[in-house]
Amino acid sequence: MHVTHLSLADFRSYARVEVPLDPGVTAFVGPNGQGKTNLVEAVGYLATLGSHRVSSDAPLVRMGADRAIIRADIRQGDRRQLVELELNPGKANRARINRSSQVRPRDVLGIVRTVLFAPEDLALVKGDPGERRRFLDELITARSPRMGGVRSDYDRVLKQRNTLLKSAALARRHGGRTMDLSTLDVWDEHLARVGAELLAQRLDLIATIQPLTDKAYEQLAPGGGPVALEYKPSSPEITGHARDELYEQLMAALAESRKQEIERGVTLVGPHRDELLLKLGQLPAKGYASHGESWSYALSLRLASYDLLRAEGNEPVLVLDDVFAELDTRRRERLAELVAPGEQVLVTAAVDDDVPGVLAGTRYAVSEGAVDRV
Ligand SMILES: Nc1ncnc2c1ncn2[C@@H]1O[C@H](COP(=O)(O)OP(=O)(O)OP(=O)(O)O)[C@@H](O)[C@H]1O
Repeated sequence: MHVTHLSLADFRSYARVEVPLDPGVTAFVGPNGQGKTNLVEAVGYLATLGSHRVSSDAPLVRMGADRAIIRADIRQGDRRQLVELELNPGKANRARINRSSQVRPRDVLGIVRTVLFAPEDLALVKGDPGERRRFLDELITARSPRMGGVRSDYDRVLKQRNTLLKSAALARRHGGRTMDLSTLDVWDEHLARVGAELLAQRLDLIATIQPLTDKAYEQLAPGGGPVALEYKPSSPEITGHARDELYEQLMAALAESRKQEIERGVTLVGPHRDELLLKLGQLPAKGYASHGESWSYALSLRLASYDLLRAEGNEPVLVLDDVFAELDTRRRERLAELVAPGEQVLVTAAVDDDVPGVLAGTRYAVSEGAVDRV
């Protein structure tokens, strides 16, 4: 798929901007702080309902405005779709497809698919486990958009279960009434059911993406690997792969940790506590890999995601935000060769020279809020 037109209103620094887009490579070039990343961030938001830079929507709305609109025309083969999202920080966001009446924002998942690589991706390797879980879950949703619903269900169940545990912990500490724990049994059941589905998808994804990541790392940094992805569940009881088996194991692990959970007032078992261990050779990449190795690792995970979605017939838009300036010449050229044939590749760079020659395509100059084709 590719985006044929991007239209923003009160998004980040843009009061209004209209950007027609072609398939192939488009580079947005301009000095720092002029709004290049803001453009590709908007495309990424349509794909994930989140920003790769911030965790809440408020900074995405232009200072002084109370809502932002991202609108994009999408082409997939012969099919055209218009997707529109209205961001209302503090209130529910709204979505429309083909100017229809309102749909839930999560119903637009799957229309735009992106693989986005940006300097922030270093956190995939060096950051907290939550960064790696988000990587897995976003890719799961890109592969299978209905998983967006499973993820929100999991978050909702977890929140409600934690509220219940917190009041149980408080009641216990203050010597008050003990709670009726049968409600907790119901939430255990929900958590294990939705959690098992998420877990099964993560494990399947890791098995699929492992060889692709290793191949990408070898292409970027020959002889530097191998890389291995190891999933570490929150409890040693969880060893299975199939959904039903994982459900039983999650139920057993929840039963095992119930006493501790009531003491601490928080859910200690489930996919929200799991870790994806990234190994380079025999060592964990986090804490051991060099800066350059960490970059290559993060980039390999993104290239593997790109390969996977393409192989499964979901060609995504590839976004390379400010990445060429960070790479040495060899890796820069390698990356450019790998991505040049993509259906649509959006690149941002501060100077023309940062964009490798093989990525010649459409150029836009971005300066002081104007986006002009050159
Ligand atoms: N909510 C907002 N309202 C108004 N302006 C904003 C908002 N969010 C960001 N900006 C402005 O947008 C600009 C940053 O845009 P962006 O991150 O797209 O820059 P860039 O061109 O990619 O720069 P660089 O080359 O440094 O990465 C900053 O000047 C910032 O002040």
